[in-house]
Amino acid sequence: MNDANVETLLAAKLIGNSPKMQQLRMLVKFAGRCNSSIMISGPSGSGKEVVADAIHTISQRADAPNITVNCGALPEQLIESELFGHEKGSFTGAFKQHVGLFEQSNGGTIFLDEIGDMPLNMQVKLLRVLESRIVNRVGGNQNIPIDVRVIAASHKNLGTAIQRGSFREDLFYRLCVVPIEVPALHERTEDIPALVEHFLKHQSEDVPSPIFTPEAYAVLQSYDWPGNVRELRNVVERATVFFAGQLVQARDIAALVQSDIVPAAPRVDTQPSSTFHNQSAASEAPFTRSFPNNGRETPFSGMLSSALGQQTTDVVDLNAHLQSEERRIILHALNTSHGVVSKAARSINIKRTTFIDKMRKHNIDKHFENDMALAAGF
Ligand SMILES: Nc1ncnc2c1ncn2[C@@H]1O[C@H](COP(=O)(O)OP(=O)(O)OP(=O)(O)O)[C@@H](O)[C@H]1O
Repeated sequence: MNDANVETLLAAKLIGNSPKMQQLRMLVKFAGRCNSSIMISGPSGSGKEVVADAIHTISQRADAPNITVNCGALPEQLIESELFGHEKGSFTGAFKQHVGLFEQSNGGTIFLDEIGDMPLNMQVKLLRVLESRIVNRVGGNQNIPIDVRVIAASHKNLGTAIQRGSFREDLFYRLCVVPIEVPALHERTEDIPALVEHFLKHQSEDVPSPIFTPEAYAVLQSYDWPGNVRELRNVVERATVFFAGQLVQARDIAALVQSDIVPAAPRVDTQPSSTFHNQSAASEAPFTRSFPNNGRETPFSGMLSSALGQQTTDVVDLNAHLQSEERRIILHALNTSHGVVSKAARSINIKRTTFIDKMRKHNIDKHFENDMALAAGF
């Protein structure tokens, strides 16, 4: 692929023309040319997987497999056999031979997402494979040479993980030959209009796109985006459902953004339909209709604000408001699960590790009784 083609492809995949995105695309272009291991860092939803995919696509390995492994999602007992394979009969349940993901991606790229969640004993084995470029299936005695480009990513700070002893320093340096940092969306808010346009272009052609007013864009650009580009994509999808072919105004944004952190909260679960049916649009099928939006509150924002027991249009500081809502939801989930973190995380449909990060962010100690009392009054 020549330079011009690479640049066109990257501009189409990695949307945004802010200085940070231009710098990121330059790094990606460079990374595509070399064969070294790459470590991508950046907050959740910022586009680490998009970057990994772009690197593979512009590399000489583009026609070979590109396999993504979510290290945090693999059960600890299975991770070795998933990555390196196993021979028939090597353990109870190994009914047939299994070719591991490293072998499957031979000639291509393996993307180890959430590498910070990999158990320590597996980190040792991974390091050995990266140094020797040889895998041994579980229960096998054959040395299988592999030629795989490794890209790893983590939304956690691996420096802190190394200090805490939960991530091996030697593995970090083995993986981090070329470090790439993906910026958070709030560091490049000038890219928001282009991202919105991009997501609108990729919506179903049967539905007319909503039209964001300049004031609506200004509100989008003043928000913090803790869920980064993923959260923005959700907001655009939601706008397409509720404002198809209509104007989206500044006052509509709070409701569109807010529902991102609310849906799984018990309060909404128990009330939405009755609340919705009190609205003037009660006879309409919820979630399928495009609401006219000529300058007053829409049934959508009304439904949300009633479900939340508050006026979304009264929100003055959107970021502070959303943070406090998030804290209340986390506390409520912990209270309902009697402090069992994994259960609490499941109940609001987020990963356990993300839940723990949010507890830390909000300074919540699951044994802290005052917090629980607060949550009880949720
Ligand atoms: N620069 C970008 N251009 C276009 N789409 C993007 C960009 N960055 C992210 N996205 C979109 O945002 C969503 C989240 O991106 P992605 O899964 O790559 O994030 P991530 O950082 O890997 O998240 P996580 O840490 O949770 O795994 C995806 O739908 C992706 O297509």
